[in-house]
Amino acid sequence: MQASFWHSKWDKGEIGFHLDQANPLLLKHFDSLALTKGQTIFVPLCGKTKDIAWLLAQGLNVVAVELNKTAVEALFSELNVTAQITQLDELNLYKAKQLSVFQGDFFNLSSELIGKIDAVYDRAALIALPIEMRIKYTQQIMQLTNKVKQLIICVEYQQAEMQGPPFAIHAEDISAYYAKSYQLNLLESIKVEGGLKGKLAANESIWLLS
Ligand SMILES: C[S@@+](CC[C@H](N)C(=O)[O-])C[C@H]1O[C@@H](n2cnc3c(N)ncnc32)[C@H](O)[C@@H]1O
Repeated sequence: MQASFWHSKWDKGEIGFHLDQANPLLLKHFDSLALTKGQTIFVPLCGKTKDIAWLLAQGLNVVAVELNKTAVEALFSELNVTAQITQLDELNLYKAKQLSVFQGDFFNLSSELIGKIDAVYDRAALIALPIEMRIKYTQQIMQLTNKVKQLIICVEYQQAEMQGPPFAIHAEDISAYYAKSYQLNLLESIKVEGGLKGKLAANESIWLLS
């Protein structure tokens, strides 16, 4: 997906992927990450997700990245905090207390910029990317974070039935991207009530990679 695709979605308010509450699968399976207060979780392609407020409330530091400036500003505004903004070479860093959000392209991040990460939370990041970008994405995740454990929430459906995003990610895809580097554990797979986009039979799955 080109950056312009996502900017246009945010401009038009077409953000059906955004949930008004923290993701129920995150709440249910968060403990499997075995994190302790003060550790740092990385949230790639974060949008303005409510999951960040929930992760902060668990006493974690959150480092995130999001392309769209409106989304980042909405995230801080909905958290009711004012960010200090620092302009970096290709990214802007929005920072307030335990939250740091890089506004710009995920592929311009470096491990030096994001610092030490203890876990990754990928909800609708891998599934946001077309197949030709996914190997680059998964390699960048591993390189940035030194292959720390991950929770991944993705959707499964018959890809031929609909054009993504979201793109379908099946067990064999998770395996192809990550099996060489991680132990893969499918924690749960649930039916998407009412179907994906209100029409298509789909499952939402959560994986622990350790
Ligand atoms: C499907 S949404 C998911 C947002 C969020 N994870 C959630 O659960 O609500 C994907 C987000 O990734 C952002 N995005 C897409 N490509 C990106 C990139 N290369 N770098 C940073 N953010 C990107 C989009 O602007 C969009 O907000």
